[in-house]
Amino acid sequence: MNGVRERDGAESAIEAADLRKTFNGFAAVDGVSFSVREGEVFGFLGPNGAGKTTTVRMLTGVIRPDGGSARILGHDIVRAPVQAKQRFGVVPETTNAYADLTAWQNLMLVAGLYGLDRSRAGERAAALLAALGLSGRQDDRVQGFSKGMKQRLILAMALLHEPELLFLDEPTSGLDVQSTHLILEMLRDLNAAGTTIFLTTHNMEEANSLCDRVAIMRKGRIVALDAPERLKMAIERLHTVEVSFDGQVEAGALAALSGIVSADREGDRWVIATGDVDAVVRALVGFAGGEGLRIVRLNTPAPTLDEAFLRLTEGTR
Ligand SMILES: Nc1ncnc2c1ncn2[C@@H]1O[C@H](COP(=O)(O)OP(=O)(O)OP(=O)(O)O)[C@@H](O)[C@H]1O
Repeated sequence: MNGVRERDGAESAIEAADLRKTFNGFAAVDGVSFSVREGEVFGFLGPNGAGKTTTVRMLTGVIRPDGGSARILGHDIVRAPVQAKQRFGVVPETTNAYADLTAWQNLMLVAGLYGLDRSRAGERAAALLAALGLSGRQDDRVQGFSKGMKQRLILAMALLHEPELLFLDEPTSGLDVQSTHLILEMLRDLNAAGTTIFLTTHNMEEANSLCDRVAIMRKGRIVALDAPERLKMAIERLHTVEVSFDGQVEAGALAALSGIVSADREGDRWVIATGDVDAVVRALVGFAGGEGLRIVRLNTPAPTLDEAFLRLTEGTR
C-alpha cells in the first residue's frame, strides 16, 4: 500500500496540512489540517460558505492550494495528481454528466478516461446502474433525468474504476427520498467493503447516521472534530422555550432569570435557550406574575438540527 503509515499501523487515506485558499483577499479556507484513516467515513459539516467545497476541490486536485499540502493515499495531490486520481472517485457538488449523452455513454466515457478494460467496465456499469435503480434508463439521455437520477448516475460514474476513496460534496442535497435512500445504502455497502468515504453535508442527521467522525467547518476553519455521538450529546443539551407576553419586557430582565442561557426577541415572542426547560418555565411564570404580565403563548419546541448546528459553531472566530 502507498498510504501514509501512522504510528498505530493504520493507513491514512487523507492527510491535510494547513490548507489555505484565498479568493480576492478573502480566506475561503484558512489553515485546515486533519487526517482521515483508511476505511473511515469522515463527514465535513458547515453552513453555506464555510469553505467545504473549496477544501474538497483542493483535496481532489481541481484547484491548487495557496498554502499547505494534502496527501491522498500517500500521493501529494499537487505533485502527483495522476497517481492520486487513479485511486479516488469524486461526486462533485454540481453535475458533471453530459446532458446530451445517455447514462450508458457517460459511463463508457469515464471508462475510457480511466483506461478501463471495456468488458469489465461494461459489467461494472451494468451492476452499478442496477444497484442505483437506473437499469431501465441506461439508454436515455441525461437531459431528461431528474436531479436524483443524475446524482445516482454521477455516483455510478465515480465508482466505475473501483476507487479506494470516494469524495462526495453534498451527495443528497435537495434529492427525493428514493434517491437519497439508494445513495446512502450504496455508501454503507461500499464502506462495509472497505472504501474510505469523505463527504460534505449540511445534514446533521445524515452525518450522525453515517460518519465515524465529523469535522465542523466555519469561516474557513475547522471548529470541532469529533465522533458524531458527542455532537448529538451537545444537541440534546440544548433546548428552546418560546414565550410571548401581553406587554413590554426588557431582554436584560429575562436574561437574569434562572436557567436562561440567552433570550432573543423574534417579532412578538422571546426565544430562550436553556439546558433546563423546567427551571425556565417556572421562572417565566414567576416573572410574569411579579410584573403583572400575562403569558399569551408558551412553547417548548425540540431544537432543530440546524439550530443545534448553529449553536455549536457560533462565535468561534
Ligand atoms: N472560485 C471562487 N471565486 C471567488 N470566491 C469563491 C470561489 N469559490 C468559493 N468562493 C468563496 O469562498 C467561500 C467558501 O465557499 P465554499 O463553496 O467552499 O463553501 P461551502 O462550505 O462549500 O458552502 P456551500 O455549503 O454553500 O457549498 C464562499 O464565501 C465563496 O463565495
